[in-house]
This record gives sequence, C-alpha cells and structure tokens, in this order.
Amino acid sequence: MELHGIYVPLVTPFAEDGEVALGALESLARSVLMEGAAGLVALGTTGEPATLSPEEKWQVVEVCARVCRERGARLIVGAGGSDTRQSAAALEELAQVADAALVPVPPFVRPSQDGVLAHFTYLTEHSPVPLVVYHIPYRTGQALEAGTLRRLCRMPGIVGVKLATGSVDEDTIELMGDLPPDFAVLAGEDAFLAPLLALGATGGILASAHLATAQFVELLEDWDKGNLLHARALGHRLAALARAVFAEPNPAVVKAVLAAQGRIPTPAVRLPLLPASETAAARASACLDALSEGP
Ligand SMILES: O=C(O)C1=N[C@H](C(=O)O)C[C@H](O)C1
Repeated sequence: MELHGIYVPLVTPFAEDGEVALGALESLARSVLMEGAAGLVALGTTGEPATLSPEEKWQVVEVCARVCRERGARLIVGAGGSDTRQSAAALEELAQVADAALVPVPPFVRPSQDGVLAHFTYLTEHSPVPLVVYHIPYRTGQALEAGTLRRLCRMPGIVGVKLATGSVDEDTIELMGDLPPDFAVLAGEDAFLAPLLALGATGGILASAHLATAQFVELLEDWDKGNLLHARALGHRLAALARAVFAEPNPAVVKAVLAAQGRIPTPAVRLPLLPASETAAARASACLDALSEGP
C-alpha cells in the first residue's frame, strides 16, 4: 500500500448540547476531500478520541468511512494505546472500515526499545489492516533510537510512519536517507511539512490542513513537480499558519476558526482541553487571509 498525499485528521465537531455533531462532521469530511485531500484520518489526536465514548468513536468512524467510500478516498483510523492486547483488539474491529490504522508508539509506559518492537510485531501479526506508526515523543514520552525506527520501517505490515518529532535531527536525516521502497514518511507536525518533503516525505497528516486543504495539496504537488521556488514561498506561509494553529493545544484553534467560518456548529472542545483564546483564533485567521493573497 502506497501512502501519498495530504490526509486531514478530522476534528470531532460538537453541537450546542455537547453531543457529537455528525452532520457537520460529514460536511467537513466532504469539503476537505473536494479540496484535494487524499484521505481522512478518523480518531487522530485532533479528533479528541480520549474524550469520546466507544459509541461516539464508532459513529465518527462510520461517517468517515461512508464519505471516503463515496469519494474513493483513503481512510486511516487512529487506534491503539499503551496495552498491546487491547490495541490488537481495537485493530481487529477495523477490518471492514479502514485502509490503515494510525498506531502510536505505546504512550506513558516507556518500555525498552525491544519492548516497542515486540509491541508492533504483535500488532502486525493481529491487525487486519496495515499500520502507520505514529511517532510523537512529546506526547507519548517514548523516544525511539535510529536503529529501532529503521527496524520498524522494515517490519512487514507497517507501511509508513507519521513523524512528529518536532525537529529535523540527525536520526531523521539518517532515516529519510535510507527508506525501504514503498515505505511512506508522512509529516505529522504541521510546521515541519516543507523540510520533510524536501527530504522525501510523501505527504502529511496535518490538522492545519482543515483550513487550507488546497494550499497544502499544492505544496505537495510543487515538490512532486519540482516547482521549488514556489514551494519554498508557500511552505513558509503554511508554516506560519501551522505555528498559529498550534499556539494553543490542538485542536482548539482549528475548531475556533472552523466555527467562525460556519463549518462546524461550535468551537467547543471537551475537558481537559479549553476553547482557544480570541487572540489565537484571530492570529490563525490572519495567517489564512495572508495565505489567500498568494505567494
Ligand atoms: O490528529 C493528528 O493525528 C495530528 N496530531 C498532531 C498533534 O495534535 O500533535 C498534529 C497533527 O497536525 C495531526
């Protein structure tokens, strides 16, 4: 399975009464796919899955699966956590609905490097769908050595990594310089999309892409076609938007802007997240305005 493109990790919109607004989710899903996204991610960090009941999670997945099927787009579903057996059980439920699962490096427990490898070996043996490793050490608390990352990339059943390490360091450069064929690196930290594309990433899973889907797609196309001067200018503008979107805990700012645009009914996030400040939302909107003026 080849992963290429911009994937939007959908927010979970909430109605005034606090319930999941499934109609708004469906419209949002359709709109980002119409703007050129290659697919959706349901239950990524941006979807606030930690605060959703099992029934709500399933409703979200069903809506996203239906829209992706209709539009011939890919669906990646976030699944898995700290416990290997429970993670495998969650993956088993994705058999008929997802093209791949986005599985975090096990958070909080801090196993050894061999423990991480054993976790993913077990999951690949039990999962009905291919896995994308979600490497985000600032959330999981789990660093990965370069050798561990290399072994994960070569594990059958793992088709990609969502790289969100917050830097382009020596390990990143080593990894990207020696990728197995058909293995995808997707940028998972929005401000780092442009440098990772320069190193060979084939796309990204990016919350900011809700707000400027077509421009993120354009940046990827620039790299694919070799339009480097345009890519550099656009990359800087999108990085400015990404920094504004992540000025407060994700997905508060994305939701504030989407609500102001009338694309979701409220900017509400569930506790312990708090709604975005007006200042943060205004900054992100200003970056969007600057983006629409074009490079
Ligand atoms: O939802 C996701 O998956 C993403 N998670 C990252 C995070 O919130 O740290 C950011 C990325 O844009 C998408």
